[in-house]
Amino acid sequence: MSEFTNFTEGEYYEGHFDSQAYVKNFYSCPAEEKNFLAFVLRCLSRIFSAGEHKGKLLVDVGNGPSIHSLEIEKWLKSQKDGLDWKPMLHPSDLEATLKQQAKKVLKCDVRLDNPFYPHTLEPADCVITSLSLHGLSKLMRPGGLLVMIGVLGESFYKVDEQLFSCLGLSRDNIEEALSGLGL
Ligand SMILES: C[S@@+](CC[C@H](N)C(=O)[O-])C[C@H]1O[C@@H](n2cnc3c(N)ncnc32)[C@H](O)[C@@H]1O
Repeated sequence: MSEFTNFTEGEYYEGHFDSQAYVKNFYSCPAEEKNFLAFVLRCLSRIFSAGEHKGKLLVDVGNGPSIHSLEIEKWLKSQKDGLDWKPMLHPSDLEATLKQQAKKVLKCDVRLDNPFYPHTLEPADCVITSLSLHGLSKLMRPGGLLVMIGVLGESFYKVDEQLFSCLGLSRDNIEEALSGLGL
């Protein structure tokens, strides 16, 4: 990870993370990325369609602009410069359904004691984190469901030419951290 003098933290994201470029780079069809997205969506569908997990509140943290995270305020409000997810959404009425299901978009910094300050959320029934952040048990009710999507051993990724650092974790690192949290 010689490219970095500092780990790219939340402040760096605020100034340098280009959502439009991120979607273009990772979610607009190069075969490899398309396969990854299809794999993730299949896994999420398996987890949630079995009917085993029920609840009122699902929080998706570090969601950025990606569609399996149900995000993007502009997209929700159908603003003109919002991202265009139509090519990924089949059948065509899925987009309207997704917009109805998303209840709130809140700014979040997981490093804070209350990540959603000045808002407060009740403990969630389910927390999802995809390609972003870990150690989110403080947001979840005891016995809740934590869904983590990630790439093992990755030390950085690029959005256009902009580099962002990643924690290069192994499966063992993650399992150890989760069992340390009693999960
Ligand atoms: C690689 S992107 C992942 C986006 C999306 N979840 C996905 O699966 O495509 C990393 C995300 O982490 C978010 N992030 C970085 N630092 C954060 C922090 N301290 N608190 C909350 N989110 C943060 C960024 O805003 C960005 O959306």
